[in-house]
Amino acid sequence: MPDIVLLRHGESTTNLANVFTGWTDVDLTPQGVAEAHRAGQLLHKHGFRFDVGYTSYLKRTIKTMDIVLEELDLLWIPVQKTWRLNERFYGALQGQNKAAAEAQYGAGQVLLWRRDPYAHPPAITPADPRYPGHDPRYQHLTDRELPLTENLSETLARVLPFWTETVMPALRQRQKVIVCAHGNSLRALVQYIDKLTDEQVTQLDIVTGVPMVYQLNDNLERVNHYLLTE
Ligand SMILES: O=C(O)[C@H](O)COP(=O)(O)O
Repeated sequence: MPDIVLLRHGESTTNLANVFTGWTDVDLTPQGVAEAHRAGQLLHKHGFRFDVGYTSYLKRTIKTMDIVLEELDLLWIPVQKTWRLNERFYGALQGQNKAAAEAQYGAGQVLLWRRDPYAHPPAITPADPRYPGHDPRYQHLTDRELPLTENLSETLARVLPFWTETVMPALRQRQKVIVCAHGNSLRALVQYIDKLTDEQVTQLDIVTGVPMVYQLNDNLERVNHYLLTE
């Protein structure tokens, strides 16, 4: 039975500062580094091994993955990076303090932007320095793929091809897989794997640095899942 571990990166500097992050490439805090070590130590203690890892293009997942694999003495395994696992693109909210946004727009509106699967945060334009088209790492994306804003259902739509075309084939080959991604790219993935309704995904929050273990059947449907906390 294939298992997969999903892991949100450790705490980032903008998580700590309560700032909308999205595709902003921020580092881990010392606490985030400690969370990543703890995740790796727990996986080691419970005998987890991996054949392949997947991260986003953002350093908070790449560094978390490195620390976890170091704890497992598995730094040598292949780790594939993909923009498709990036955090949800938060549009013009990126860089804004979440409490300041609540003061400006109202807490109800900000909650909708953060948790409603269909609410679009205010968009940027391609002239904005935050537009990913200015960043060399996204040069291979088409204009349609480069986001100006994203709701959760659009995040799921761009995560899903990576899941079906890359992760599912690896699982079918009995490879042991670890994915390190973000609060919202993982919410989207969990909605798909767990077949959550829109209402259920609205309630879903994924904490930093705690491995989520998914046990799947041969059809890659979830039979069990749990958080590895001790
Ligand atoms: O991009 C962000 O700000 C965080 O990674 C997730 O934020 P949220 O919990 O506000 O969606």
